[in-house]
Amino acid sequence: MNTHATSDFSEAYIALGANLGNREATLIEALKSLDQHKNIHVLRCSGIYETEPVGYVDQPMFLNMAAAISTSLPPLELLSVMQTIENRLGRKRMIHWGPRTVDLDLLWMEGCTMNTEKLVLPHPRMLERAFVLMPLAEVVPGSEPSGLHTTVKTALERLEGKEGIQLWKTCSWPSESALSGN
Ligand SMILES: Nc1ncnc2c1ncn2[C@@H]1O[C@H](COP(=O)(O)OP(=O)(O)OP(=O)(O)O)[C@@H](O)[C@H]1O
Ligand SMILES: Nc1nc2c(c(=O)[nH]1)N=C(CO)CN2
Repeated sequence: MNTHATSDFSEAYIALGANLGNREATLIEALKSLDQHKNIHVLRCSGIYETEPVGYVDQPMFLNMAAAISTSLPPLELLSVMQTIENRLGRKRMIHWGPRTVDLDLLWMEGCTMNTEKLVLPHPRMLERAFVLMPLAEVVPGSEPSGLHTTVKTALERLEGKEGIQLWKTCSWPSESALSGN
């Protein structure tokens, strides 16, 4: 895991989810694959949370986490790398919001908003999802990057006021050695 971004790299935030197979091993594999890409550095990882399925509820519990990365890739190329990793790890798209071996969502990239068929940034549903916001709060820096029109902390407090949040933190994460394979 790299700890420094260089100037032509910008910071981006990714939500990871898995509810089929060896969920934790798949999340680690996805992070390793991101970090091994020459234009992506994994900067920080949240803990892993076990979460009730949201949306389509008749499916297994998820593990969710978030990561801060730095990347020199433009947004659509980053999305394409993420989708290649999802496919390699066995993601099949069968049911909308249904079970998946791994899901990588691009939440937002510093200084970048866009609204195209392939990619919407910031992610349009991120502020409604405790399974995204709680891990994300662990990896955003104190001075949060712009573009969200709210802070992650405020969005999470708003959500907590609306509904009881069912999340269980299962472990604090991935040590560098988990990513490097040592
Ligand atoms: N910010 C984004 N991150 C990831 N995919 C996005 C984003 N914005 C748009 N998309 C598009 O959404 C499509 C569907 O993505 P995916 O199958 O991962 O959705 P999902 O995870 O089931 O649902 P949700 O988008 O609500 O999280 C992708 O093919 C991608 O082109
Ligand atoms: N708990 C939980 N529920 C979900 C998740 C997820 O990652 N975690 N992802 C979904 C589609 O992106 C739909 N529902």
